Amino acid sequence: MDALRKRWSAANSLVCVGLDPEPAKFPAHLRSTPDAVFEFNRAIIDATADLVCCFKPQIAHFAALRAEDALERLIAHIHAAHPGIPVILDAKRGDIGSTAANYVIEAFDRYGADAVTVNPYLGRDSVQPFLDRADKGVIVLCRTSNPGAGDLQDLPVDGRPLYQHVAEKVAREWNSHGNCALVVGATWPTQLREVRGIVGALPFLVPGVGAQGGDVEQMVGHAKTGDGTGLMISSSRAILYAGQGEDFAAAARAATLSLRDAINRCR
Ligand SMILES: O=c1ccn([C@@H]2O[C@H](COP(=O)(O)O)[C@@H](O)[C@H]2O)c(=O)[nH]1
Repeated sequence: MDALRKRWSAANSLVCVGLDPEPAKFPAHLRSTPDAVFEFNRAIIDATADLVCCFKPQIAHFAALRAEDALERLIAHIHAAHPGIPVILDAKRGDIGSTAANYVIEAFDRYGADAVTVNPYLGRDSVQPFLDRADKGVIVLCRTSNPGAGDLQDLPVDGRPLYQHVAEKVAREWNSHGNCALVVGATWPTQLREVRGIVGALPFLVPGVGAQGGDVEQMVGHAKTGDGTGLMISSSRAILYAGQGEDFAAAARAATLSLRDAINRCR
């Protein structure tokens, strides 16, 4: 959280670049190279690092390609070449405590991530091994960006939707080390405002701008904290695949700059 606050201020940016490699969308000159997943993502990272508050690799995009080794090397590269930029491993983990303890080792010791996304559905004991790592961030799914988010997350419990209970529990009970944040989708401005009202200045990871169509102005207006921060606004496809040619990294940089500036005009 300290590193995140420093980046908000040093980079003057709330942008999180998501790393979701899809080789079919890579530029042609890279597609056939042996280490294409690493080379593509490294070029994106190096072209955008000064413009972001954090990076967010999505683990399934690497695992599906048998590219976990590339993910390890990319996170190591971020720490070595761009020190101080937090890396969120988007893995949405959630399981019984003994298995969760291994997910903790995977995220923080194997991959070297600074934070990980977790699913709260199994309850406090499933998240506790993550919470116990006081030096690491735990980002809990609250109101996700996808169209079916409300199927379960909106179910009424004691007269209020379930996601509001998640927000309250995380802010009041699970955050004793000050290392928690919430995932709230940019596609749900009303819910962003409600959750911000419940949790004070707790940071939000906000996916859903760019390819999913979330409105930047509405989202920032509803979700920012009093000092105009509090957000890691994540965009993956709209940045990664902004260009298809040899200049793809420059195109990604231009898309990141444009998102950063659009956000900053609303803060
Ligand atoms: O509620 C959620 C939680 C996570 N995600 C992840 O964020 C990115 C979004 O990619 P875009 O290309 O910017 O749409 C992706 O990795 C998702 O798994 C989310 O979209 N919504």
